[in-house]
Amino acid sequence: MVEHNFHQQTHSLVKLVVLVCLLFLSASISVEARIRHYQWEVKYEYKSPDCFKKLSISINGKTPGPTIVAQQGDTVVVEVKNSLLTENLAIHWHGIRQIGTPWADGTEGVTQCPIVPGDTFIYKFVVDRAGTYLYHAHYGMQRQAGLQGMMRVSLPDGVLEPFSYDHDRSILLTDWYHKSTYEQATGLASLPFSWVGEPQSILIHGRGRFNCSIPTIDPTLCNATNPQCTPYSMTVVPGKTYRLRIGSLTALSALSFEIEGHNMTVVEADGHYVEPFVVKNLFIYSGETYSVLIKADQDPTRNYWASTKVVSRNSTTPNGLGIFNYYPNHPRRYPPTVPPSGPRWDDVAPRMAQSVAIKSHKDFIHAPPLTSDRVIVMLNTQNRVNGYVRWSVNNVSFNMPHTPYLIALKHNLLHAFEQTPPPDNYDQKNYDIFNIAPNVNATTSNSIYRLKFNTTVDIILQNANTMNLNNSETHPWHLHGHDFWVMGYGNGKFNQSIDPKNYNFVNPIMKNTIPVHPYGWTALRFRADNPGVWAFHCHIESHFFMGMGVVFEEGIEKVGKLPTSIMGCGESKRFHRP
Ligand SMILES: O=C1O[C@H]([C@@H](O)CO)C(O)=C1O
Repeated sequence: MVEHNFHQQTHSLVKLVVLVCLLFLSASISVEARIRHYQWEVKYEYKSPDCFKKLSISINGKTPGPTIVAQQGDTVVVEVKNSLLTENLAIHWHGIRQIGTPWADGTEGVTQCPIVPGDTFIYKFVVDRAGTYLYHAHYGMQRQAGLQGMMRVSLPDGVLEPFSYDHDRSILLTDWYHKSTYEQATGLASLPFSWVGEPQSILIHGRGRFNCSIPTIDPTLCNATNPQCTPYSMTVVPGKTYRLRIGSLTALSALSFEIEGHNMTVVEADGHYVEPFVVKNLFIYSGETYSVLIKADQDPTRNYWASTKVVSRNSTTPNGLGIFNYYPNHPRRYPPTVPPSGPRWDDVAPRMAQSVAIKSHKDFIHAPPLTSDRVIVMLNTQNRVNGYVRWSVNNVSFNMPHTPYLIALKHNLLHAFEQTPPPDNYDQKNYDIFNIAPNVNATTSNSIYRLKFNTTVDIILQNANTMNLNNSETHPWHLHGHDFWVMGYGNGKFNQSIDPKNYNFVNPIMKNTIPVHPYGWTALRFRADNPGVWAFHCHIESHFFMGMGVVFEEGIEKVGKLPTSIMGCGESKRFHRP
């Protein structure tokens, strides 16, 4: 009996030692960050994503490009070979804060020189927070030629999401033009001005459907039976719950996305957990990501439409359609119903209501600082500069310098851009945001906002009337290098003595992209605590091209030694030693 007991005791001791060892081993494995290595070749190829043949930029033959899959804390290394023959390149990792690696942000003119044809550039950065992110070209209007994709960062082993689901899927929404980026950019920068117009198609993860039977369309360019334009189809098993990660990288369009007959529960926005709320349709603006939960709980004998519609513009673009396929129905069998028509394009109220509804999940609240050190009010206007149509912030229209700011500032090349700082405000007393300005003229500048390191900054985005009567547009603003707290939204003109009293200090969501609604304002707060130089701009491709952006510098003296690989253009030529 005693002997038996002794044996039992040693046995449990051995078991305990083994268990401790295993625990130790698994802990050391889970904290050991991995390197996720990607090799990409970027080139032009003919593609027919909406059945119409067009030159597109692909990554390893694909557009959208491959989804980057990593785990929180991993280091992502992307070796990008520019095989575009005669075109420069830069790729931005949208939503990744680049803490300690500001030179890897991929913003041409701000954080790096472009990658010239034939060169390979290595992006190396840490993905420090789980969530849904994007990547895309950040050079001229190159993004809309197809160089875009998604990133999915999972939680560390053993950490659970505050919601559950059976399967995880990602889709990217884009809009698609048949004209080349160069024709568009030239039109925007010409006298007379030639606007890009509405896109020809909306693509759901790279698939759309243009009507090839329009008589003016060259039948050799448009082929309705091309397999590249078979509709996007997502197969679901009846009864299961799906986490659908939805990103938008439209060039112009604000979208409403819905799945016929199914509700969606919003659970994540730009990498932050949302206090869950249910929608029938999700409004999504360029540069935003969301996760929604969808339960396949409808009649399983048929398929359903996934439909996406342009809102906020009186668009001629047909709704983008995909198929929500209940297994085992055929994934390409059309649903027996008419696709949902979606919300009215000109109804701002439900869009504002959704923006206001997005709050931080109650268990993941990051409290914002109670006060700010600086308030920058940014009036968004459409203007003229020497007759050219432009967009401006406080009547200053942004021009990209020839020498990237990060290099110019770090190496004290202060003559490389204008030194008079842009204004922190506009003439609030006299400016009528509801009408066309009596004097629409603006000036151009490449000057930047220099923020005191470790201070709290408020940005008030103030919308206004464009140069067209009774017209104010939606602008999705994206901040590089940070997440900001969304303090509040409002209609009309922001009032500094009243509106801050209604800021949300309880559960504001943090985001990196946010809409400013027509004739409205949006208030953000962020900490200037990430040493580097960061763009903040309208994510509409043509609007940023036309000057709708600013640049912030903070803690430049804390930035480590810059890699020479980002240099080689403008004043930085002298530092470039290959
Ligand atoms: O920048 C823009 O120009 C056009 C239009 O205002 C031109 O008249 C438009 O809709 C924009 O967003």
